[in-house]
Amino acid sequence: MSADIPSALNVEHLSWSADDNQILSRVSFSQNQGEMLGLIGPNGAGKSSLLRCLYRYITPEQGNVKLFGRNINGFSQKQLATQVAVVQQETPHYFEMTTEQIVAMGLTPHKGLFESDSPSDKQDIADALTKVGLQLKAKQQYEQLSGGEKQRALIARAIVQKPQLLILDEPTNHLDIRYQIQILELVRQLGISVIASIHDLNLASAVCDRLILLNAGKCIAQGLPDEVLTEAIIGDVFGVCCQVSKHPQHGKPLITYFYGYQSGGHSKDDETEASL
Ligand SMILES: Nc1ncnc2c1ncn2[C@@H]1O[C@H](COP(=O)(O)OP(=O)(O)OP(=O)(O)O)[C@@H](O)[C@H]1O
Repeated sequence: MSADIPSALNVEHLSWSADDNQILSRVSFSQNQGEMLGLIGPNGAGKSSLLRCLYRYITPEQGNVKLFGRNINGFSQKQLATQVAVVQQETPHYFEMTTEQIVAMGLTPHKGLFESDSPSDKQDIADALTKVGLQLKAKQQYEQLSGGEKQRALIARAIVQKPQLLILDEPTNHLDIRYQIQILELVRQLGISVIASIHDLNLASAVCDRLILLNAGKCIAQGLPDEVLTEAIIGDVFGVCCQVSKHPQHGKPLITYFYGYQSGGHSKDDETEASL
């Protein structure tokens, strides 16, 4: 990235602990503007904690985070909300609100007090609902939506917010395979910087420009999908046996998992010895 274009994110030596447990240890990475960055790692690796530091939900003990070249602590809450949209892992409760009203909340950071929605705002809301396939659910109570529909509504709200950086904490965890692919391709096409924690390594490989692999709060690897998703790294960090080949369509890593192995260090060459 050229010297005069600041990174979307610049994270340096970020550490955070809770209840005397070190959850994040000196995590450093940067994200180019317009890049889709995938955060991967086993359960409890610290992915959500790292994302929470980025949107100032928790305060790291050490290190700093720059957003578009500026320390995030220098942003007012409103400035941050106009630049950053977040879709969290757990969908919150919104009683007595329709899907459309939830999506309209994305406009709030850009509005003055008592300012009502303009015709173009209403069009943006309708467009976002269509993009996530919820146009027929616009008037339905949000609480009556399925888990996946709620998640798509919150992504529509983030789209309406028109952020420069979109932070997604496991955006696909309630979605069927069609919407997993569709929603990640949709956020990619927004052309903004996106950082998303993703459990499905094949999905992360397919949609992300670069990956960051966390394990036990440390950044174990970062780089292009084919630099991070190697059989050795996946075996070490996730304790599974796999084969990595080239995806026939996009050419990035395609991981095939083997079953019946004990965790800890098998490679596919051990196949004949393993009892399946
Ligand atoms: N507020 C907190 N207080 C105490 N421990 C916490 C807190 N937040 C997170 N942790 C612990 O930090 C570790 C990392 O949690 P985190 O949710 O960041 O992991 P994750 O990689 O997102 O996991 P998963 O893939 O399971 O969602 C876990 O062991 C969790 O119990």
